[in-house]
Amino acid sequence: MPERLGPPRATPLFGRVALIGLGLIGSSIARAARHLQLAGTIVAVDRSEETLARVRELGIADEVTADAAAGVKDADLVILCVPVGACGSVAEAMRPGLKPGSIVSDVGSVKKSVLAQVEPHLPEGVHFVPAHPVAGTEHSGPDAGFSTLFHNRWCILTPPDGADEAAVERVREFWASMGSNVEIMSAQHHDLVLAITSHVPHLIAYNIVGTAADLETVTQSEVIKFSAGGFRDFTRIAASDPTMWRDIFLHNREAVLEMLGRLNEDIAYLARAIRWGEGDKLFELFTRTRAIRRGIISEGQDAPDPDFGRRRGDQ
Ligand SMILES: NC(=O)c1ccc[n+]([C@@H]2O[C@H](COP(=O)([O-])OP(=O)(O)OC[C@H]3O[C@@H](n4cnc5c(N)ncnc54)[C@H](O)[C@@H]3O)[C@@H](O)[C@H]2O)c1
Ligand SMILES: O=C(O)C(=O)C[C@]1(C(=O)O)C=C[C@@H](O)C=C1
Repeated sequence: MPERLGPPRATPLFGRVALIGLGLIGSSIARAARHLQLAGTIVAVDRSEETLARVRELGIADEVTADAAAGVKDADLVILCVPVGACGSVAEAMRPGLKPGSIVSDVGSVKKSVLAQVEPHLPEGVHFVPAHPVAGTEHSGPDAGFSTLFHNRWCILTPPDGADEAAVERVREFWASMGSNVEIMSAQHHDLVLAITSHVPHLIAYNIVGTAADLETVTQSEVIKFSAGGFRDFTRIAASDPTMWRDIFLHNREAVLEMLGRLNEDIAYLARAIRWGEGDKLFELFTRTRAIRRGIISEGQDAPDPDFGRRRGDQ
């Protein structure tokens, strides 16, 4: 299906953009930035030679390198698109190449830990504006990316106290140009909210698929056979990248454990209602949750806007 994107900008937002990690998110940014001409030059940095070779074949970047310091040289914007557990070592490796006055950002699903890992490695005069596009799929790697991934999705910025306002504004504009609705909040608040809306749901999916597969009476083939129902949605989520999700849970430990505690209490409440035949309690909850789902759909939060770009005034 052709990607519907708006006409390119007359002048790019950034002269040189270095993307570190060209998987689902990095390659989607590369594609979108290229289509919309948000960057004069796109540099792809990845430690995997296989990924770099694929980026060359796909033609989604202007330059490729495995050397982080060389890749960020002269870049105006650097975006870390690696698993959250790798952000500290990548920041350390790229440090010698960073240009004074440049902006460093990231796309990590956890914000407090990324801030703590990256900030100590940034030289004076380099601005850090962390970001999290709340958009993704269960797929990974450079072939999984697509330029419309961020349309009509939230992108949360978590600038640290005292962050350079002009740098925050430029990162906001970058994401807005890719179709995202940008919101700003603290890293602490982000991690708490995302723990319940994204991280715990993934843990539940990993758990339920694992449990079903382990059950003696439910063989692997039956899991597949009956997966056309609600279980199938869980299997999609449970197919998400193991490295990425291991890192998310290890780096958002406190918030996830807090939300899991609450979840355990609520599950105990439901178990009790089932045991004692308290149908009104079940009915009340299921009615409330149905309204929430319908509200999300009516606000159009569950699908990208297919007309994105046509109505934008940035031609
Ligand atoms: N997948 C999603 O749905 C999603 C959504 C929003 C944000 N995120 C965040 O985006 C980041 C990337 O996720 P993704 O789905 O694009 O992952 P991915 O597995 O598709 O890609 C990650 C890339 O990073 C590279 N990489 C790993 N360690 C590296 C290192 N030390 N130096 C250089 N390159 C390295 C890998 O080779 C790979 O190409 C993660 O922090 C994740 O939390 C993911
Ligand atoms: O739709 C999916 O596959 C996702 O899991 C995307 C999702 C999410 O939980 O919403 C996953 C992690 C990211 O940090 C952001 C988006």
